Amino acid sequence: MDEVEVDSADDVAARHRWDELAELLRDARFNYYVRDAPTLSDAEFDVHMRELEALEERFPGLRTPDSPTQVVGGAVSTDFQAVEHVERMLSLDNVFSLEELQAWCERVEKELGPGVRYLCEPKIDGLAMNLLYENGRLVRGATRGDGRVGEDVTNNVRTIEGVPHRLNRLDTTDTPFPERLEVRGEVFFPIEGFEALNASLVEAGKAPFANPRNTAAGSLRQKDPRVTASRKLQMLVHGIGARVGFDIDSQSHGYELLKAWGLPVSTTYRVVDSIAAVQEYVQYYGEHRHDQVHEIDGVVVKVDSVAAQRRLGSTSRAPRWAIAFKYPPEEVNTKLLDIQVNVGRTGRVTPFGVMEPVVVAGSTVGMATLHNASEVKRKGVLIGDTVVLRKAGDVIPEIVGPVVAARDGSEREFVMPTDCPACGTPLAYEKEGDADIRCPNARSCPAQLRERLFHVASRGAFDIEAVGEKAAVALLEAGAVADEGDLFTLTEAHLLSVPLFTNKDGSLSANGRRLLENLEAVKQQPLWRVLVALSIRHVGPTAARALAQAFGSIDRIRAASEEELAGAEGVGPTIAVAVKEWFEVDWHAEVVRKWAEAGVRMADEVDESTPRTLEGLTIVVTGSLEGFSRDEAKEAVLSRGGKASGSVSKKTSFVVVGENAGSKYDKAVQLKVPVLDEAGFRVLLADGPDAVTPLATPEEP
Ligand SMILES: NC(=O)c1ccc[n+]([C@@H]2O[C@H](COP(=O)([O-])OP(=O)(O)OC[C@H]3O[C@@H](n4cnc5c(N)ncnc54)[C@H](O)[C@@H]3O)[C@@H](O)[C@H]2O)c1
Ligand SMILES: [Zn+2]
Repeated sequence: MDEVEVDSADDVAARHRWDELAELLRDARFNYYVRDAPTLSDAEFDVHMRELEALEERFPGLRTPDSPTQVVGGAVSTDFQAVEHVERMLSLDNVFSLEELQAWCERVEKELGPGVRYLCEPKIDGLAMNLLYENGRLVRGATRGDGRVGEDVTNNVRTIEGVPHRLNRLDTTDTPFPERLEVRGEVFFPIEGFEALNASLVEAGKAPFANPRNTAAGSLRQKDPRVTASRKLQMLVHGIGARVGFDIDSQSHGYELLKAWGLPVSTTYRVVDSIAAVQEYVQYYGEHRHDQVHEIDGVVVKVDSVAAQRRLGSTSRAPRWAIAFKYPPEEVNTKLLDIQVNVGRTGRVTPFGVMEPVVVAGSTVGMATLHNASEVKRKGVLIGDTVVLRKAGDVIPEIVGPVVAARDGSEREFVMPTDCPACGTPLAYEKEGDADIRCPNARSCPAQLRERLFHVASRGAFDIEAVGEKAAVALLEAGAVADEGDLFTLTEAHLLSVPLFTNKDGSLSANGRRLLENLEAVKQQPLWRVLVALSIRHVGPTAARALAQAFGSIDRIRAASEEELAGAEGVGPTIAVAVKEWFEVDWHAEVVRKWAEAGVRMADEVDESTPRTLEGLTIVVTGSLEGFSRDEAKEAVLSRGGKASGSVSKKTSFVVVGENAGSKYDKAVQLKVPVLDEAGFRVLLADGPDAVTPLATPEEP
């Protein structure tokens, strides 16, 4: 009998999965590089690529030379002339953790020996570009394509501000004028212009771009250079390909030359000489990812010495002397299952997206606000769309836009309801031209009632610990309170009718007792908290403090004229009108009367004993202090005549930094605003600005 080779079931399954992944990745690359309209998020793409790599690691026979893991991704559209690069353009290998980065550095040092110098720079999330200069003249600009052949976009590149058409001639003898020079860099769309451009595209009935990277690619790869010229693209260069008539001995030396020739070199690269310093750089830019003019998706680490680069060499896809550290993805794709509406505390009806839950920037997200009906239109999202969901750092998640290419025709447009979903009252715009539509049934719309009651108890208002969302609903449902006016007259007898606050035997639960104690205690809260609790439009904590500071009591605020209100420090006309209008509504006045009658303190006692040490100063507190909560620190500043601000500017007198201070500290250093620690803050409060010694602040790295 002939011997036949029989593949094991494992091999067959692996082969099958390989085919699937390879096709998926090739399609994704086509949509990303050629159509500038990705169907996968970068995160999904990277996950699939990693799976393919792992599969080929286990079944090396699958690793063919044309595997997506072995080639530089990209292709050439027939819309452009194909051109061959003089020297190949490569991609970069990736690492996703500091441990993997360390392992990479250790491999490099094992091969090169000690004393390796690393050049670190942000990884710009743009599109790779190759500029060819001959005798100092820009003769060609080409996209990366598959690394050998790219697309000729010379006329478009010429419209990018900052890309020189001619190089500066240097008058040094040791670096002659280059006969031939290939410069590699990244074309990007500055974040600022991105949203404005998308808005205008939607207005013109066109599909918006998913992110600044695709905006840059789409803007550059235009058939008409005038369109490219109208888009404010920028470029930064980060490498040299072919070089004739000069040489360099290190990457950083190359950057100095490029800069001298007039090319746009980034100012943020650093050459460091230890793995620890590389990791520090990576961490720094992880924290400052959003302070750049362009998006960054990681940090690129390169061995600086050109001789060492040559020793390490390259694979078919990427150099061995460089690595890209990738930050966790902030954009993922998910399915928009529905758009529902929410009725807020002031009756505002806001649509929000309900999505298939996904993890982004470290947390699971299943909902995101869409603000109002025109915002839904502006974003161009349909129910059933695959959408790009973005969550950057601590910022609330945002639906960026639809993946138009993923539509199958079953998607439908969102229609804003005409009646309140909570009480059935017809919705209305309060004034012509308002963006927000509202439920006018303010007093008894169950949704508004619930939100208001919850707000009264919230940390920014009375801070009633025992009342959260659940308790607010329970009190209303049991009829223990008709509205927030009844809150402070609640008694044990009332609570016994609320299942949430009773034990099995019908007696008052510990929670119920705590609620009664809380209510008693918070009656002494300062006036500004009472004002916040009243849900007056535009009166948040800042305005409430200003009103309390200027007038001292509810009675005086109610009696003040619109001009008097508007003239008070930190108040202004919008708030003045809102306050006047608020007090004119009968049931509002009733809430105030009931609270006052129940013993809520409606005036601040002026404490003459506090010294006015901070008169005329503006203080920013950032990070957490040991001896002060956020509010206490603010109170301490205000009660001494100072201004407490949330953002650092040249007008800031002092920035007080606590534990985990972030970008405000950096801003202070940058603007040379004096910085104090907690001890310095105490001295400032007690003895004023002349008594303190600011901390010495470092230069930016
Ligand atoms: N969403 C999708 O469907 C899809 C499809 C294909 C690719 N992608 C994305 O693109 C990545 C793969 O693309 P790639 O092969 O271009 O690799 P890459 O983007 O991970 O890295 C290589 C590129 O980084 C650029 N770069 C930016 N700053 C640099 C710097 N300072 N120094 C050197 N190079 C710098 C260079 O142009 C280089 O070509 C994927 O990881 C994914 O994020 C997404
Ligand atoms: Zn309603």
